[in-house]
Amino acid sequence: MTANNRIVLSSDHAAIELRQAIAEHIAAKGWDVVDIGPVTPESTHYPKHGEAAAQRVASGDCRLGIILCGTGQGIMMAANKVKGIRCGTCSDTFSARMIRQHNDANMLSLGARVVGEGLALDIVDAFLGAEFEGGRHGTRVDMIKALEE
Ligand SMILES: O=C(CO)[C@H](O)[C@H](O)COP(=O)(O)O
Repeated sequence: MTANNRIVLSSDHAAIELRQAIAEHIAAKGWDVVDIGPVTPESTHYPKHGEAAAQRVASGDCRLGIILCGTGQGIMMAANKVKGIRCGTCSDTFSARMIRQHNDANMLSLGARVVGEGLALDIVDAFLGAEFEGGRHGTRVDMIKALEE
């Protein structure tokens, strides 16, 4: 299995069940899932889980990442502090598709206290099913990358 098919999953305590449902869902579709936990429901701190997943993507070990917390917002903020990461929090399928097509997002964030499992799985499918369109969007993503220098 190559890194191109690898996807890292992580969450805080608020999203363990949804994360596991997503892991099963995408593994069944052929993705090589790297679920870095946590597995127990004790309260934990989303920044470290967002950062850990983001490092897997930034290093090239995994092509994409899906991270979750209660709202999807805090863990997204943490992941976006890692150089090379473009992560968006989505509660709808249109945004999930567009962050791949226009923003070349390499991570998706979800809020387990915001979306139910059915919608979350549809959002994941929209994200994974879309490809970056390049062109004028490439110019703009390059401008985002330049902000990191
Ligand atoms: O959504 C989150 C961060 O954006 C967290 O999951 C949430 O803040 C955790 O709250 P609590 O400790 O009360 O379970």
